Parts: sequence; structure tokens; C-alpha cells
Amino acid sequence: MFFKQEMELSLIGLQNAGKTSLVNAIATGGYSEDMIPTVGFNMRKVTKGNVTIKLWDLGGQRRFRSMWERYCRGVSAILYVVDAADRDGIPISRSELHDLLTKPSLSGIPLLVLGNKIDKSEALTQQALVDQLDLESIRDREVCCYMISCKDSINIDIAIDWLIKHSKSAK
Ligand SMILES: Nc1nc2c(ncn2[C@@H]2O[C@H](COP(=O)(O)OP(=O)(O)OP(=O)(O)O)[C@@H](O)[C@H]2O)c(=O)[nH]1
Ligand SMILES: [Mg+2]
Repeated sequence: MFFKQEMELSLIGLQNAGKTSLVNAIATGGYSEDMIPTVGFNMRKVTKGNVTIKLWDLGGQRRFRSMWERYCRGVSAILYVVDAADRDGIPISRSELHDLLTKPSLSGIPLLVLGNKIDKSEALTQQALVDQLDLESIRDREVCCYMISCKDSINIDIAIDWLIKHSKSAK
């Protein structure tokens, strides 16, 4: 098996989805309820075995969404994080995702959608999330969807495994 030495990922998705929490879960396994909304973006480098991962953690508030495209260009994969327990937020999340994927600069970049907060009882099932985000209509790239909890560290490892297997080679 061949391991990529370097991977560059962008984390996007609406505010409060859990992107910064996911960075912490990947980096240290830590979790906090007291999070500050990301203003603009943060960059973090994490090493997992022999893979170095550069993570661009973007702000999800509306005023930052126009930056998403710029920070997704040329990445190995896009991570789209969704609060699976925020059912009212799903339609906006869907339209922001599909808008982004129409950008020619991002064509072909693999997409991993992560439905977060499955520790909450109101979280959607994976099938419901796939349906409501209309992921089946995305045919121009590799797409996968996992349900995770940053809080309880559920499925973080399988998400990283998918990224290692499916990421485009780093530039
Ligand atoms: N129950 C639960 N809460 C979570 C989980 N992951 C994150 N949260 C909470 O969700 C809130 C927002 O988390 P952040 O990681 O700051 O969200 P974000 O996507 O980075 O938000 P922006 O930076 O504003 O775009 C925090 O209160 C977290 O503690 C989870 O798996 N389960
Ligand atoms: Mg954040």
C-alpha cells in the first residue's frame, strides 16, 4: 500500500457544524463545548503515522462563505461538515454545497461529507442526510458520506482512512 506523505484538506460547512471541533478531534482527540466561532480561517498541521495533513479550517458564517472557494482550490479533498441534528439548517447547507461544487476551479476534487453530532438523538440518519443534501446528484467526483461525533469520537478514524485512500495527490 502506498501512503501519501502530504495531504491538504479544506473544512467547510455552515457555522456551528463542528469544523473546528473536528480539527481538534483529528489533532488531539480533545473536545470542548465552549468554542469560539472561526473568524476567517485557521491553518493547522497534523501528523498521522507517516501522513502530514494540512488542514484549512474555514469560518462558516455567511460573511466568510465567499472565501471557501479560494481555500478549496488545489486541495487533496474537501470536507463538508454538517450539523446532522440541525434539521432546519439542512436546506441552506445543501444549497451552499451545491453552489460551491459548480465552481470550475474545484472540479474533480474528492468530497467527503460528514454528518456530525450523531450523539444527539435528533440527528438524521445517514440515508436521510444523503437524500436531503442531494448527494446522489454529484457525479463529477468521488463522494462519500459518514456520520460522526466529534464529542464522542465516533467514526473520526474511518473518515481519515477514506481521505488517505481517496485524496488527490498533494501538489
Ligand atoms: N453534541 C455535539 N456537539 C458538537 C459536536 N461537535 C461540535 N459540537 C459543538 O458545536 C458547537 C460549534 O462547534 P465548532 O467546532 O466551533 O463549529 P464550527 O463549524 O467550527 O463553527 P464556525 O467556526 O463558526 O464555522 C460547539 O459548541 C461544539 O462543542 C458533536 O459531535 N456533538
Ligand atoms: Mg470553526
